[in-house]
Amino acid sequence: MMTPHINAPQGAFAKTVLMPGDPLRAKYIAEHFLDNPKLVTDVRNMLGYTGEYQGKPISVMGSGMGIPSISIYAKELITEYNVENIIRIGSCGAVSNKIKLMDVVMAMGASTDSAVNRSRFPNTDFAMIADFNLLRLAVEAAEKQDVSYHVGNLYSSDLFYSADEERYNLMEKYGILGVEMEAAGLYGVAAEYGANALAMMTVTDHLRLGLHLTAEERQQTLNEMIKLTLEAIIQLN
Ligand SMILES: O=P(O)(O)O[C@H]1O[C@H](CO)[C@@H](O)[C@H]1O
Ligand SMILES: O=c1cc[nH]c(=O)[nH]1
Repeated sequence: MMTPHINAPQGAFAKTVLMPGDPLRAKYIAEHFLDNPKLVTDVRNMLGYTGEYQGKPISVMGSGMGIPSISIYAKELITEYNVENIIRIGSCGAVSNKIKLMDVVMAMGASTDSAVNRSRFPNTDFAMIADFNLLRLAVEAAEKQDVSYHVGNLYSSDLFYSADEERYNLMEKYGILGVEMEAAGLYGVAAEYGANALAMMTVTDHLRLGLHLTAEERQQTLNEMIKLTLEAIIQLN
């Protein structure tokens, strides 16, 4: 059955889906890392593909930017296409000098200024957490591939352009590893519908130091993170 936002037939998605924000990154991953990739959905150009990695079916689909966008796709993938595992692979900005450009940040938890999770679970700051097994496999793959990684709390911001520079001080004080725009929404959807989720980011910007990766460095770190993620998920049953 198709949904308002996904025009793939039943069974078109593997049980594990990688979700970059940018649909063209989904295309890049499918074409460069998967065997026999097939385009399975293209509503609003939010491209989704299914292929194989080492003989195992894997899908990859764009999420768009922000919690409302990823929430729509993640919900439909889980409830209409029986997807069990969603791994967001994205980029984030760092607020602490302990985190360097090109490091990988794995979100054990995700804080947010969005109200979506309080609408879900009223009067409660429900803890938005990663699936432990996905996180453990990602850590093991990072160790094996000698990738510089951090595990901890991410901050999913509704605003990319925030005028509140002070908030970076508070984030640093509380140990936030990176700022992006989707993880807390993905974790909320996974909790609501009973799926497993993990958000993993490369640090592309340093928000306090005003540093940014070049296009080549972005590509390099993205490739490293994709390899790490694929190595992690082939360990899944
Ligand atoms: O790298 P991606 O996945 O696009 O994610 C980050 O980049 C976008 C902002 O430029 C936001 O969606 C943020 O979360
Ligand atoms: O949301 C994001 C993503 C990458 N870099 C940032 O500074 N913010």
